[in-house]
Amino acid sequence: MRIDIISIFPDYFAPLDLSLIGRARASGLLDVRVHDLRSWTHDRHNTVDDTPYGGGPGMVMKPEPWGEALDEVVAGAPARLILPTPSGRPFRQADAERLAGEERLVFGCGRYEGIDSRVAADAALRMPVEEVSIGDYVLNGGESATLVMVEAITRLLPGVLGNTESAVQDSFASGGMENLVEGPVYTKPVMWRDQEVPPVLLSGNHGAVDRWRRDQALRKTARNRPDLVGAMPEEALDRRDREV
Ligand SMILES: Nc1cc(-c2ccc3cc[nH]c3c2)n[nH]1
Repeated sequence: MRIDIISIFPDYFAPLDLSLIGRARASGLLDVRVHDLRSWTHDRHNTVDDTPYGGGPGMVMKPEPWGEALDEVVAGAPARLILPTPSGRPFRQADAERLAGEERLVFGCGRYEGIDSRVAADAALRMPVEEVSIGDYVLNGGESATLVMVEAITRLLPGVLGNTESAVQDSFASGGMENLVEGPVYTKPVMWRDQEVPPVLLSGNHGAVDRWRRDQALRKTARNRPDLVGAMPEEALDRRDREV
């Protein structure tokens, strides 16, 4: 997969040189290119913003630099443009899985009050464009959202996660754990600050461990994400949970 990121703060993406994504880039598994939008300005001040038509606070990102940047970066190849915005469609795990199947993604990071709306409309003449929100809170720009989405997407690519890291992904896919949040996890020592690891986890009884983990995940989901419990199919709850 090739990912292009266009931003006025390219240094924001230094974290993509680290850890699993950094390793995937170094191995050639993943091709991530970060571009400074100001490379496509032609004035002395490298201007990327101007006042909003119709008045109102703040500034809007000018369309010209974006148009030239997208023309050059995409260069006619099949690519999907992702524009983080508070007004976008919610980004979910299903979107990460869908986008992990794409050959090329381009992330356009807005700042100020956003990007002139004609940029998305013009790009949509040549490629799929998705306006996406990572949550109902307002950031100062699209960079953090892009980091979040790039991590959520690229960790799903074959070979990016090592064997030890993939366990978390599997626990959500296996044995009736769909739609549940992760329950508690423990490692050595067995006693720490007067807290003991739940004995069932030391029992060697894998059936009992699986049942305990599912019960803990159900409880944590019901406590922290009641919205998910409602969506859970009846058969996912055992008789005891139905009586609660
Ligand atoms: N989910 C979410 C996205 C954003 C976002 C995205 C782009 C820009 C550009 C200027 N402010 C922005 C905020 N906030 N929250």
